Amino acid sequence: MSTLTEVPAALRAAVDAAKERVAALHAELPRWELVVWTAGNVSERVVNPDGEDLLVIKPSGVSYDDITPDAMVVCHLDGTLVEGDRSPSSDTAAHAYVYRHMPEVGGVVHTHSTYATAWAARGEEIPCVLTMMADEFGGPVPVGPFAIIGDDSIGRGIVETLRGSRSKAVLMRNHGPFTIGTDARSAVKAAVLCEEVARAVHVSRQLGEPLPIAQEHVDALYERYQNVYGQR
Ligand SMILES: O=C(CO)[C@@H](O)[C@H](O)COP(=O)(O)O
Repeated sequence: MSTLTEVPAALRAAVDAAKERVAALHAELPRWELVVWTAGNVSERVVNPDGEDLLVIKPSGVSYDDITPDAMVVCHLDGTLVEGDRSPSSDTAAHAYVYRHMPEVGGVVHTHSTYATAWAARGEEIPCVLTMMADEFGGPVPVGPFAIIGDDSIGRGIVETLRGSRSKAVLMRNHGPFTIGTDARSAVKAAVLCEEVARAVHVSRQLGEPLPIAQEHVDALYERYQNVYGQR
């Protein structure tokens, strides 16, 4: 068992709060039917004002029914374990790479949701043909490169695809969707919406060719949804 010791009370509290949030958000993955068995993970950055940031993520291969705040593991942003008694998720190095190279990102999610993964298997981006896509992703959902699992290859693919993009989702080729957000909740939301638009555009294509949305309308929809929609 590794334990985070002798840290300021504020950092301890921030880690514990992140464990609560990340554990609860893992329950959203099966609830929205984005995962089977243990095939998906959520992480959140813990900002450390006095040193290096940390991340909270689930342990590898643990059933969603068994995920509790205490089961969460804490890692440095090089992926090494700081606190927890189980091995971190096999995608920890990928999440950590994203946090190291995209300081604006506070949450990362990976699922194997069926429709998004089907697009990933074909290596085809999801074209921006729905207002929901313009709202959430600001354009198409792009495809990232094929990358092996376990080191930071996936993270490099995510960063090279999403840096400079408005999309919060990338379809890693032959693998599945990874999403980012300002926190873990917003990354989970992006995962839910990514699957929804992957499904809707797939169904639309069974009926014929979906119609593109003019770029000026994509820009206006994105601006409204990001800055006006909902409660301010
Ligand atoms: O894509 C992969 C590996 O193929 C992973 O996302 C697993 O499906 C979930 O791994 P853990 O988070 O349980 O290690």
